[in-house]
Amino acid sequence: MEAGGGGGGGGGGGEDCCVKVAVHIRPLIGDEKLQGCKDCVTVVPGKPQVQIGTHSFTFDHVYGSTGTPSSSMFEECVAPLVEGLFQGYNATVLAYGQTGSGKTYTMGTGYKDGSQTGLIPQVMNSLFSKMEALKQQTEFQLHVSFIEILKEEVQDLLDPSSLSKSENANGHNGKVPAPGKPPIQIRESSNGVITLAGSTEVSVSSLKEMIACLEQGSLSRATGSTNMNNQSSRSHAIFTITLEQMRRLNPLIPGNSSPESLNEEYLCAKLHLVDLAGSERAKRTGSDGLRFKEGVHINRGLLALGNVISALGDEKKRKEGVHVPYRDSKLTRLLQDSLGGNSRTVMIACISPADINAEETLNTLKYANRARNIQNKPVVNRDPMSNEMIKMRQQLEYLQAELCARGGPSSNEVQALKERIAWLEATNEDLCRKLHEFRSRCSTVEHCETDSQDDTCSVKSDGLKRGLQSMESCDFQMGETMSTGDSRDIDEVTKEWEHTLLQNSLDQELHELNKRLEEKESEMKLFGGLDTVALKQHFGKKVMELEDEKKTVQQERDRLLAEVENLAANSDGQTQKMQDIHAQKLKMLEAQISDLKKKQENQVQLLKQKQKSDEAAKRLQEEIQSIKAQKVQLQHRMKQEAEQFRQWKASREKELLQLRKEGRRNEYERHKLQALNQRQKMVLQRKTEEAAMATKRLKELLEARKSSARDNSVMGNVNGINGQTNEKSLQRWLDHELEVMVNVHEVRFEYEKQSQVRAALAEELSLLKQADEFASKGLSPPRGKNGFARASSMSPNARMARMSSLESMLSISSNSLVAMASQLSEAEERERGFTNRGRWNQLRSMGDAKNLLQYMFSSLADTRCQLWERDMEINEMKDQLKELVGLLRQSELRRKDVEKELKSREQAIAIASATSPVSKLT
Ligand SMILES: Nc1ncnc2c1ncn2[C@@H]1O[C@H](COP(=O)(O)OP(=O)(O)OP(=O)(O)O)[C@@H](O)[C@H]1O
Repeated sequence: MEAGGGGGGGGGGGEDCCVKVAVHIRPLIGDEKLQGCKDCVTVVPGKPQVQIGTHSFTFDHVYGSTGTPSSSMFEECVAPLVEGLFQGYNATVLAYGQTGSGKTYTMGTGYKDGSQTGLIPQVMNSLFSKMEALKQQTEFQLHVSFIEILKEEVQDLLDPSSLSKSENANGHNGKVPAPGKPPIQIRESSNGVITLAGSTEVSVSSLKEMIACLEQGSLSRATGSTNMNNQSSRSHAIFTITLEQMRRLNPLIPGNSSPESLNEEYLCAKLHLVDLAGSERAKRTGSDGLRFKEGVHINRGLLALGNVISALGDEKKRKEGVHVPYRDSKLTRLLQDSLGGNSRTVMIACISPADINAEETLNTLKYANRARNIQNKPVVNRDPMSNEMIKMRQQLEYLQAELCARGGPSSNEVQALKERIAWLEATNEDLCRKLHEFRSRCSTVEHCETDSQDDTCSVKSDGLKRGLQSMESCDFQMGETMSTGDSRDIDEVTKEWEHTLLQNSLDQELHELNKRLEEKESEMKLFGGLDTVALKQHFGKKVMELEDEKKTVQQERDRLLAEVENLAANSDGQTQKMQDIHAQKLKMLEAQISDLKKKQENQVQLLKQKQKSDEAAKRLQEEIQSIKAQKVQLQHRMKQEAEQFRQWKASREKELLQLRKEGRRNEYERHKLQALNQRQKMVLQRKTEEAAMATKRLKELLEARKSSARDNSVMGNVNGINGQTNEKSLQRWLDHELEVMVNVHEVRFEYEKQSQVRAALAEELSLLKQADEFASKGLSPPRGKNGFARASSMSPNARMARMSSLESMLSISSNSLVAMASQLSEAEERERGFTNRGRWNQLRSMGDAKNLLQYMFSSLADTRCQLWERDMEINEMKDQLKELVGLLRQSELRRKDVEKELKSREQAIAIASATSPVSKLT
């Protein structure tokens, strides 16, 4: 953990106070997103701590990227400085960081069109509202100056006589000093105060006027476009607000008749608002010519600032009273008071969270961390007269206190004080109780929060797991085409199943109908077996016959009755006999008649039944007819259904054919993509492994160098005792140094390669995302965009899979970049250490130097010889290659000749066989 030790607070008159350091992390910006950069900086929740790779830093504040919101920066960091200004303390706010990291944005030095973002506009607002509140007892005067340091020249941004051009002769927007105007000079007064001679100080009396100065100066500032920032500041800009105040003091002694000036206090304090130019690497900013030269100056100024910070931030050096190189640059000279001097200083380290900037971000954080150890001694800036006044007033207060003490308080006063103490104690008790309650409530809330955080953690770890599985999941997504196919199959099977079910139920219905029909028909047959008409006739005849018979019998009976009556009238014995015979006959006839009646009734009954059965038969017939009609309908329906199914099946097969075709295409696409992913993954893996190896080697070398540096310092003491050993260890040291150099070069080379690979991956990802967006909105892709057609022609699943694979490759690449950046930053820091200490401190004598020079000479000669040999080998190989190419060409020509000859022979044979007599015969 690289936590700084500083962090002291406010600071009073002459007290030490550490430089406060805040980190401002800006979000990823357009270009970085386009390059597929990942966020490599994390803020520890609830702590002013940032982590990048394996490094961790603690500061006074961290803003942005889910740390404290940037909007709190003014209140927390700068408002106390503005407050201090009214108490007479100088202050400095310094924005530091790599080019494009957001310094101008943070400070608001690019003020345009009344925008309120940035610290300077907020400082102005707060300053004027405070002045308004104090205007009764204080008289204020405000001055502003705005200068820039461009290529080690101080330029006045508020000078009305200098020429402002949109694009001046220097190739950037900025000011050109009026010809003949003496340059601005930095001066140091006898009491060590740094002033600028010749710069414009504008007296301002309103917010509007001050804003106008900021705007005017911002427009005049030198800016230019680089690969890393469209509007890069090419200079260090310092906007200074000087606040002079004359406070009217209340006369302390009644009847004071001292002159007016003795009742006034004069304070003067300055607030420097510094927007530094950003550190840059020429290769990355793409600067050449003028921009490159500017970059060199910028870096030189920043290097000097870094050295000052190192000298002041290193406790050991500070205690040793090491020289602080303020005079190495104009920037450090101007900031002398702000760093280690009479000022309250806040440094805002601006960083980009993009992995591509990891090396620069690490360097910035290391600087900022060191700056936390710088101790300033802010004092109230009064004029000597005011100082004297304060002393006198202090004395007066002391005397009054003493007088009071000697006289002692009155008993009334004691009573009043006792009452007050009692009241205060009661209030205190009350407050303690409330505090206790509040604490217990807080702990409950905290408990709940921890629980919810645990949940979040588990969600996060789920997210992590998902991330880890993403590589496999893309293969799974590839397989999604299959699962879509499966769902189609399920549809088809369902449809077929439904169709079969319907057919079965219809069949069943038909079967039922047939069965019923059969039953009815067989029933019908029963009816049909009897000749109903004949039966009817037979029964009719029978009834008639019975009727006739009945009639005959009745006639016989009537005749007999008539005979009996006659006989009765002629009643004799004979007749009696005859009568009895007739009565008997009559009885018989009566019995015969009743029998016949019965028979007739039976016949009628039978006839009725017959009618009933006729009706039943009719009904049956009707039923049969209806069943038959139903059967026809059913058959028709079955036919229709079968036809529909057949049609559906045909279209389905057609569709299937199409799908199979598409499936084959998708399968082909899938294979192609899988192969591409695999190939790219392998390339990336190889590159990452190479990079990791180079990084590991560099780390080992740097660590070894640390220990060898210690050995060397020990060795320095034994120098001369054993000259031979010293010579050898110096040679080893030199070899080691060279190896480190080569290794740094190798890591940087790998870094560049990795960045290029990453940029290509990111470009493809961005194209795919755009194509996906177009597809999801149902829009046709724009024409003529490179690679867009291919991205759009991919199936959504393939696109998703490819995107996921690219994302995972990007994150592998990002990790590798951050790891390399970390070692490169270490190497650079050490290199910077050499610039301070000197690389050749190891050499203690002329003899050592000569020996080492000799060794270097022979190493160089060896290397050159080896190079020469390699060149020769390469040349030989080139010659051999040329020969081989020549041979290849010859053999190619020969092959073509042979092919030609073969063709002409074949033609000749064909002609010959066509014209031969045998062929004619056949
Ligand atoms: N906190 C932020 N939020 C959103 N955008 C930001 C933020 N900080 C910076 N930017 C954007 O980043 C880009 C670079 O910012 P800026 O010009 O302030 O960088 P700089 O550090 O001053 O660069 P240079 O050193 O090259 O002048 C600008 O487009 C700016 O709008």
